[in-house]
Parts: sequence; C-alpha cells; structure tokens
Amino acid sequence: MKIALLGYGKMGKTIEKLALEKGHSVVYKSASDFEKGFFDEADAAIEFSSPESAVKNISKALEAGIPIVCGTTGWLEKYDEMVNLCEKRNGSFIYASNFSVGVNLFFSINEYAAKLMAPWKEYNVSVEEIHHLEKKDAPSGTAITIAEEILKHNDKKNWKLNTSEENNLNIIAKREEDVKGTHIVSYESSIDTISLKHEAHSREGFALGAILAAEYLKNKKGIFTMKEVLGIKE
Ligand SMILES: NC(=O)C1=CN([C@@H]2O[C@H](COP(=O)(O)OP(=O)(O)OC[C@H]3O[C@@H](n4cnc5c(N)ncnc54)[C@H](OP(=O)(O)O)[C@@H]3O)[C@@H](O)[C@H]2O)C=CC1
Ligand SMILES: O=C(O)C1=N[C@H](C(=O)O)C[C@H](O)C1
Repeated sequence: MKIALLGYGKMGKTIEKLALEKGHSVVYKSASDFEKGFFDEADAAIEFSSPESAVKNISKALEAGIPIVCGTTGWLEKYDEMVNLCEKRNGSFIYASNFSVGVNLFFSINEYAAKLMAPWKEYNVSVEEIHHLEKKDAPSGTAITIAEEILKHNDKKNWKLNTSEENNLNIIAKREEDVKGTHIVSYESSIDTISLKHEAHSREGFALGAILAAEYLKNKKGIFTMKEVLGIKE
C-alpha cells in the first residue's frame, strides 16, 4: 500500500518505520515546514498533526478521493462536518481518539464497568490521564471517549477538566516528561477504590493500529470505527 503521511512528528515517524517494516511504502510526507512526494499516488492517508491542522488535512484527502485515517485529537467540534464531506465525496474515513488494540479493549472494559457500577451510588467515578509535556490538548481525546461512555450510565451531567463539582465527572490531566499515554478510571467510596488502568509503553501500539485502519479502508466506502477494524463487539 502507498501511504501519505499528513503530519511527520513523533507519530508520523513511528508509523513510517512500522509501515516500511510491513512492506508498505510512504509516497508523501507533510509537516508544517515541508511537503515531499506524490500525494495523488497514495492509496491511503494517515493524519497525525495538530488540532489546528487536522480539518484541513482530512478535507484535502477526501477532496482528492484518498481514504483517510485520522488520529489527531482536539478538533472534534468539526467531526460532523468531516462526516458530511466524506458522504458528499463518497469517501472513506476513520477517526479514533486512540488506535491501540489495548486501549480499544480498555474502552469495552470501561463500558462494562460503567454499566456494572451504575446502581452503586456510593462510588464516585473520575478519570485521570497522564501525557508527555509537549501534548497540546487537554484532556486527551482518549480520556474524553472514556468519560462520554461513563456519562451514558451515570447521573453526572457532563465531564469537566480538574473539577471538584460532584455533579460533573472530573477528568484530571497531568503532564510529565516522556509519558506516552496513561489512562486511569477510578471508582472511589469511603471504604475502598476500584481502579482500571491502561499504560502505553511506546507509540508503536498507536502506529500499528493506524496502519491496520488504513489497510481496512482498502476498497471500502463510508465512515468506520476502530472497533470495526479490530472486530471488537459493541
Ligand atoms: N489517536 C491516537 O491513537 C493518537 C493520537 N495522537 C495525536 O496525534 C497528534 C500528533 O501527535 P504527535 O505525532 O505526538 O505530535 P508531534 O507534535 O510530534 O507531531 C505533529 C507534527 O505535525 C506537524 N504539523 C503541524 N501542522 C501541520 C500541517 N498543517 N500539516 C501537516 N503536519 C503539520 C508538526 O509540525 P511542527 O512541529 O513544525 O508544527 C509536527 O511535525 C496529536 O493530536 C496527538 O494527540 C497521538 C498519539 C496517538
Ligand atoms: O498526544 C499523545 O501523545 C496522545 N494522544 C492521544 C489522546 O489524546 O488521547 C492518544 C494517546 O493517549 C497519546
């Protein structure tokens, strides 16, 4: 498969390494300061850039008829616009706040726990995410996905960053040197605490998942999820 990389930072470079190892080729790379290669020749584009540039990059791929996998977080207020454009162009598109197999399994475990814990009102739920110092958005896209699922089964009104308000779901965001991505869901009562934790040891899980998503889009039209790519039942 010929891949275009939209964004060539920590993730773009990890994806390139793994894609080449899997026998794919990278025909185009773009970052804010350079563009190199032949975009029109790509079979799929993989987009990991910045919250400000994601919409422009996704649109560019859809307009060119190139299937697009997007992992950039922090732009989701425009998600419906991108879905509409994908439908209009009869294109193919996958966005995931997290492409790793482990986190997508964790999403299902979180969903199960949220349903199980719903009647046990003495437990207060919170979400914590820890990432490296360069991360531009907070809370992480993954923490938002986790929180939205919890809210479907909980009396809390909404999620809020670093709040002590009991009627909102607290997402605690921490920034520490070189942390690849840690997410913890805690149910705390006066008697005990139940914690679920996912800790990424490297960026390879995210990169591998994004390549799997690009492979999945071959000969498909429409909007897909990472759970469909991995065959994880809802
Ligand atoms: N969904 C998932 O599984 C994962 C998502 N992410 C998300 O992916 C995004 C990127 O992460 P990461 O690679 O770590 O970040 P980096 O900052 O390391 O890389 C982003 C790159 O995109 C470049 N860039 C900026 N503007 C544009 C543009 N208009 N077109 C193309 N490239 C551009 C940046 O260039 P410059 O530095 O010159 O501005 C930089 O090289 C973040 O939003 C992050 O949250 C990260 C890991 C996993
Ligand atoms: O910026 C990162 O690094 C990561 N971003 C994603 C997010 O915002 O959830 C996924 C992963 O946790 C790494």
